Amino acid sequence: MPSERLVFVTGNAGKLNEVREILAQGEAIDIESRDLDLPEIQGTTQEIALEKCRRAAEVIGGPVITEDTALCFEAMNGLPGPYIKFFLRELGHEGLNHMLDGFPTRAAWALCTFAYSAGPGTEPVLFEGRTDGRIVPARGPPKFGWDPVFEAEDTGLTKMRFSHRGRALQKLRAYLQAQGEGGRGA
Ligand SMILES: O=P(O)(O)OP(=O)(O)OP(=O)(O)OC[C@H]1O[C@@H](n2cnc3c(O)ncnc32)[C@H](O)[C@@H]1O
Ligand SMILES: [Mg+2]
Repeated sequence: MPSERLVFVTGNAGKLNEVREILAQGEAIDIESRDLDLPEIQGTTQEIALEKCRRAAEVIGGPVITEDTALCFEAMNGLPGPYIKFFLRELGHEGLNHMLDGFPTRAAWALCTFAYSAGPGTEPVLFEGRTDGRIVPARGPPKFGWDPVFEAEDTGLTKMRFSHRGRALQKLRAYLQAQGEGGRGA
């Protein structure tokens, strides 16, 4: 029986580029992509990730991965979190910095959540990766989302490439490889 291709459903070209690059390293995992901006519910990062992946599996009719990225401000108990896309769009890099004026800390963390579903009706599994850091005035090339204003803790660079995403993907890769041994080639 031919194995179905794994489809990464995302409307974000920056994510797709990073995921392709990471998955090409080591034992390559072959993915297709579908550019769909799926509706996202309100809720915790986990609830949002699970529901988006369920919908993606239904639309695609086969195995899918989806990804949600949250940027969480410590001073705001983790907000904007999964809603960062809308804050970034409306306020820009400068506005994100101003949000924290008057607060005692500019600490923040990036949380990446991959969800994998084996197909419609199959409950998705989640894989998380986190990078701690802080919000800083924009620097570096403005090519991907909030990168220019997030300084990762351990590097002092505004982009620790593949950090939160890389960590979550390593877990997803291990899971898919374990599944593959049980039948389906991943
Ligand atoms: O279709 P999907 O996959 O949902 O793509 P999206 O662009 O809607 O993505 P999210 O809902 O996860 O929103 C995350 C926001 O954070 C941005 N973003 C995601 N990963 C990032 C990263 O590693 N560095 C900087 N910005 C990032 C992204 O451009 C969005 O504005
Ligand atoms: Mg989205």
